[in-house]
Amino acid sequence: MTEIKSKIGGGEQNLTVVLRIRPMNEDEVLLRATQISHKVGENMVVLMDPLEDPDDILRANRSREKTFVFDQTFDGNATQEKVYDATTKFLIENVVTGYNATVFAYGATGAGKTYTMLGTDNEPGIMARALNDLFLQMEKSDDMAYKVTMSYLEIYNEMIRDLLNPGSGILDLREDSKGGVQVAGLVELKARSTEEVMRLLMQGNKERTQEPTAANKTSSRSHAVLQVIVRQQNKARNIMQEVRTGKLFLVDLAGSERAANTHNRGKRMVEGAHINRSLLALGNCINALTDKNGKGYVNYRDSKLTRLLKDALGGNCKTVMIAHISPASIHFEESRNTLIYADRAKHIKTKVRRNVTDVAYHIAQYTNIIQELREEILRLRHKLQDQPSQRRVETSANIQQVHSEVLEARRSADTEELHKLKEQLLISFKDQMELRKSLMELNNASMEISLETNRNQMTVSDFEVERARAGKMENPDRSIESLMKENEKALEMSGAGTDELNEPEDVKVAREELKVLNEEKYRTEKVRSTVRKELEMAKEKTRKLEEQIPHRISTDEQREVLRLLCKVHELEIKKTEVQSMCLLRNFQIKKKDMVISRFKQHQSLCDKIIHTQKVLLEDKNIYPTQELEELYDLYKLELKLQREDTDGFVSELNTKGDIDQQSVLTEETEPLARMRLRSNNPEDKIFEKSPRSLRMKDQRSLSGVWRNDSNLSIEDDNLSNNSPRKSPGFLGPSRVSTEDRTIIATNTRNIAALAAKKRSKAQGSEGYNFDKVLPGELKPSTRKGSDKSNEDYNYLTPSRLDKHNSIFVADQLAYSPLIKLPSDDNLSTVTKQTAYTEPSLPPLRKTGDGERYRDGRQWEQEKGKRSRRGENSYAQQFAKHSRRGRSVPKMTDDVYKTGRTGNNDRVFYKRNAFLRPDDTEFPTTPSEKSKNGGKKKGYRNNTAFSDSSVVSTPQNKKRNKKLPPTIPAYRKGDITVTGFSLPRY
Ligand SMILES: Nc1ncnc2c1ncn2[C@@H]1O[C@H](COP(=O)(O)OP(=O)(O)OP(=O)(O)O)[C@@H](O)[C@H]1O
Repeated sequence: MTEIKSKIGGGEQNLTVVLRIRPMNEDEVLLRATQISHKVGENMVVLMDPLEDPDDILRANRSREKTFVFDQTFDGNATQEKVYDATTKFLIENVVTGYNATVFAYGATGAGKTYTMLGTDNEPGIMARALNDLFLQMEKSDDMAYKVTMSYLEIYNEMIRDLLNPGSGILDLREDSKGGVQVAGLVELKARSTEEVMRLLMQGNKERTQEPTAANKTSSRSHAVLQVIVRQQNKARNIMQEVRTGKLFLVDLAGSERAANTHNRGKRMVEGAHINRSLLALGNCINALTDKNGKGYVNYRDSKLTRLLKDALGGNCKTVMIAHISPASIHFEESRNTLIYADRAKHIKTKVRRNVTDVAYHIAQYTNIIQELREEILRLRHKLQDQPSQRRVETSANIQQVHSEVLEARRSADTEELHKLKEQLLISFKDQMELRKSLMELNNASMEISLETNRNQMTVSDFEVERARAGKMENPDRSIESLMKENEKALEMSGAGTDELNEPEDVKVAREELKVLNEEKYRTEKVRSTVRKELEMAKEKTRKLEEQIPHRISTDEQREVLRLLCKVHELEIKKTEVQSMCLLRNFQIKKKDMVISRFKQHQSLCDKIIHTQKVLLEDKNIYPTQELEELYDLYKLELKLQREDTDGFVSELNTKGDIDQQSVLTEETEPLARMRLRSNNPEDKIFEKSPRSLRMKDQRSLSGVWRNDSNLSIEDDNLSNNSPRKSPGFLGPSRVSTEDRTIIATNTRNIAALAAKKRSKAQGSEGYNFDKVLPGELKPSTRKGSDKSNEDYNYLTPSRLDKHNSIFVADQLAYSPLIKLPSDDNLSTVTKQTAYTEPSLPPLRKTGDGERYRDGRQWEQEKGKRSRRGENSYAQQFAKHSRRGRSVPKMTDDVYKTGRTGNNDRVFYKRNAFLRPDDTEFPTTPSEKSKNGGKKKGYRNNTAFSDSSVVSTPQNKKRNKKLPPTIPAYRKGDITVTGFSLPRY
């Protein structure tokens, strides 16, 4: 120990080599190994050959027993502290004062190197103790400032890794300008205390490559190097300040090993080869350094280990080698080799000097550099002056050329960057668009699924309702709703399949489809959420790319190109949005269709209920209240308007059966009737079986009121010529073009004028022949802004009709309330006859009804009655005309009157629609003459032929004396509201 201490300080020094023999371990005892290495004294060790036979006289002189002498020898009883004190403690002071020192543990695998260097928690090794002492040493000094940094690395398979920063990967060894070896990128951490150092050490050891081998359960497969750098300087600042830098290397080498002993294969074997290679290099270096024949070449470069330990082995470093051996006979060879190497290492000499840098030296260094630079500048100046001016021009041209080349290069680099960015953007946009489209398709699929689901649910629920209704027949006390719930429960409880339920095929199919749709919905939702996530990611990617544009692109043009690219993408997104909207609208339309069909079903149900109730009322002769009547009127009108709105065209009636059907529907307004006839929908026939209608139908069929073919001919011909509806059997009010209407109106007026003329002639001589009265029609126009002439009343005569090709509406005859209303008999008489020959009209009945219409009060009374009778009310007409944007005709008692036939059938007539019984011309009143400047107009105005002239109102009593009695054009009464209906052209 005394010897070792004497080596402290500078100068040439030998490598200090100590030996540590570990105790025998359990395995070795079990293997009955014998102890072959024995410590003799403080410095000596005797290694005995386990194979040597003491009785072999022949080999007595060639004993393999070897004796080695080292600086210090420790056996298995030596404590960690003792080893530390003898090998390292004395170095600490040197390091603090600026010397380099290295302690490395050498030996075969499992010989106890790591134990010595690192130790255990209870028995800390050299590393921890050295650092502890280092800090203690620094604390002792008051006037010096210290800075301690540490790094910890491993060399594994010839690769350097930073154990304090394992993420930094493989590090390189570099030599600095002074020939010193540095590890590039190695982290040097500041250490302030022993605890901190210990923490860092423990952290580093966890990162160290360690694997169990047959020779050692915790075999270190790498060389570990702990480097501690201590910088010391005086606390007092001075220009000539001295900075001392001491480095301490503590090295735990990997164990030299023989593959046979370790039983290593594969990876372990490769590790072993590397370990041995670096240790061989170390041995070679030791050999070279200790070459007695002079200065041999020391090849440190053979391994990273030797490069790193270059200073420690042959440079400015105080080095201690701790050789380790096992005492067991089974490790004889390894122990022998170690001892041989260690013994050789003893002769290595190093020159130790203090690492001192002072400020003066520092300034001198810079002064030299500055001087060198000045000389260089001078040299260049001279050179430039020697150059001819031509050369200078060339140089400047060259500079420009270089400049332009640089620019060109930059431009091409930019273009390349643009292409790259463009490509990336396009791919990203494309991805996004595909995802958007997928999402759109999935949305659409989802909507279709929901629609289909609704449809099937409707089928099932309709069936359920029907079944519950059937159940109600058996259990009248129960509500349909509760029955439905019960059915549902029973179905769930029984778990019966659709086949067992005796359900119709469509319901079975609907149930099956519902199942499939449910699964489909789940699947679609799943895919949709995945696509949505992917789309979000794609959007994020695009956004990042877009953010890079300003940085990666330098010119405005290129930016513009990319901007346009983005714009195109934006437009594509908009396009997809529009497509998506269209799909959504389609879906909404389909959904509304479903709702409508549901409402239709509901309406049909309501119709059935109303009809049934109506039949019941009529059968039992219960008269509904006025309010109910009005509501019913409104209901019918609503129905009619609905149908008119949904279908502007009237279909044709092709069969007689259709005509019969229409006859049954005469209670209804004509458009409604047409709809009924046209439609094949059973719900449209709900009123067919009204007893009253049937009765009417029967009566009229019997009496022949229904239009005969001959009666139809004129109208139909006209219609066929002028109307889009060319069916000869068409009955309803036609939708005639405006031109047609004008022609018809003109014809009508002409005929009326002729009739008036004839009538005035006949007036004086013949009197009135009611038997010869002809059916006709007189209509005021109800249209806003229509020709004034349309408001006049027209007389139609058969002869004129023929001549003028005008219209004769046979079914629109009305009976005058002033004359006797036709009975069924005389009705039939009237209608059976051919309309254009000899009409036999019923005798006029002077009932005095006209008196009732003298003033508004009476009209109101009549209106109320009519309303109660279910006839067309003003309210109905008002509603109808208002909806259609037409002006509503003024309701006066001069406009409408209704009556009833003998068997209570309704008839409508217009008070002003009169026919002369003898088909003579209309008389012209003096007042009319004077109004028209003495000219006959050919048709009659309201005043001349108003019904008021017949009824004895105070105003016209006097005037009417001159007039012959008139017969109103009679009509087949139930062709509703003449006054309001569109003129029947
Ligand atoms: N002086 C000692 N006292 C007690 N046990 C020791 C001593 N030296 C070594 N050992 C034990 O021997 C075993 C092997 O020691 P260690 O791991 O230090 O060997 P090594 O030389 O580092 O091997 P390798 O090169 O394979 O890493 C360990 O379990 C260790 O605790």
